[in-house]
Amino acid sequence: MLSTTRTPAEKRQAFREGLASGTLQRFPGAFTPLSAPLIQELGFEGAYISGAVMAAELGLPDIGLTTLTEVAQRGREISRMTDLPTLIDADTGFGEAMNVARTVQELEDAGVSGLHLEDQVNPKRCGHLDGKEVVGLDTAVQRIAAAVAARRDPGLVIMARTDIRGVEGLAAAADRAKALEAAGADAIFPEAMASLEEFAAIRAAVDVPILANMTEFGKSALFTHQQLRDVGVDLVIHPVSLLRIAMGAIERELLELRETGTLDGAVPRMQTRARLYELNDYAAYGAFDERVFDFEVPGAP
Ligand SMILES: C[C@](O)(C(=O)O)[C@H](CC(=O)O)C(=O)O
Ligand SMILES: [Mg+2]
Repeated sequence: MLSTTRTPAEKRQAFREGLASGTLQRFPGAFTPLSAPLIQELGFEGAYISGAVMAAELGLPDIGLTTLTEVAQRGREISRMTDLPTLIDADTGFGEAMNVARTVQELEDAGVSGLHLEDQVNPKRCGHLDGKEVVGLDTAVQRIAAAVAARRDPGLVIMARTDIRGVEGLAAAADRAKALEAAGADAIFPEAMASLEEFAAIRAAVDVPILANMTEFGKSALFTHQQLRDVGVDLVIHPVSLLRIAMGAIERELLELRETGTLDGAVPRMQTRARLYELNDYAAYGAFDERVFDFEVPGAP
């Protein structure tokens, strides 16, 4: 009731154990806090918190316009609703080294289990679009080194994302991944890999866990979990998928409402009130309330 019973430190520990387990860690994007308990109940290993979704929900393009305060708030809202580890998208870290340090501490305080910082220049853009630019090696390495130095809980997972594949190619991505690992990154997020072979090349280049981004309508085909396991990927995210699924359904049902004047036909496709209350742990609040009001003060008249 009220929130997760696991502390941020426990979830970070679980995240690290999952990454070291040799089992693919599957993190669907919790596009809204309410989706986080569902992801947990269905047996996934963690929940991803997407910058693209956050921006979209604020009516903004995903070009680094969201603020650290907004992102931390979102991280807190989602992390409190699940016992699972959460990985949050910290974009470029909201500035250079000093800002990155503050970003890490704010997100740490928000209770996330890990975060990723990317090497794009600002204004950043979705990693699967063309025309991206990346910062030089020194700046990229400084961002990660600053993040690692600023972390107070050594359990917090600091992941380095590199967008260089789309700019300079695979060999540059492997080199940069190595440099980011040497700077202290706990894991590598190679963005916009074109094939399974490319994931395998990054896997061979570094010793730390690697992430696969299975975003739809992007540069990577949607490989199955088994295909990703087979090339040694440790963690997969489906960052924007739940938003796309929900918005697709919403549009279809709104059209039906406009045409027919009722949503009666859509009810069987809706999440029921009972299911919603299950996810909110409604019954536990009732039980808690009863205990409070049934309490008797010994010796009271
Ligand atoms: C993973 C990502 O950074 C996100 O914000 O969710 C995006 C996803 C997307 O826009 O499809 C990305 O840059 O890949
Ligand atoms: Mg993003």
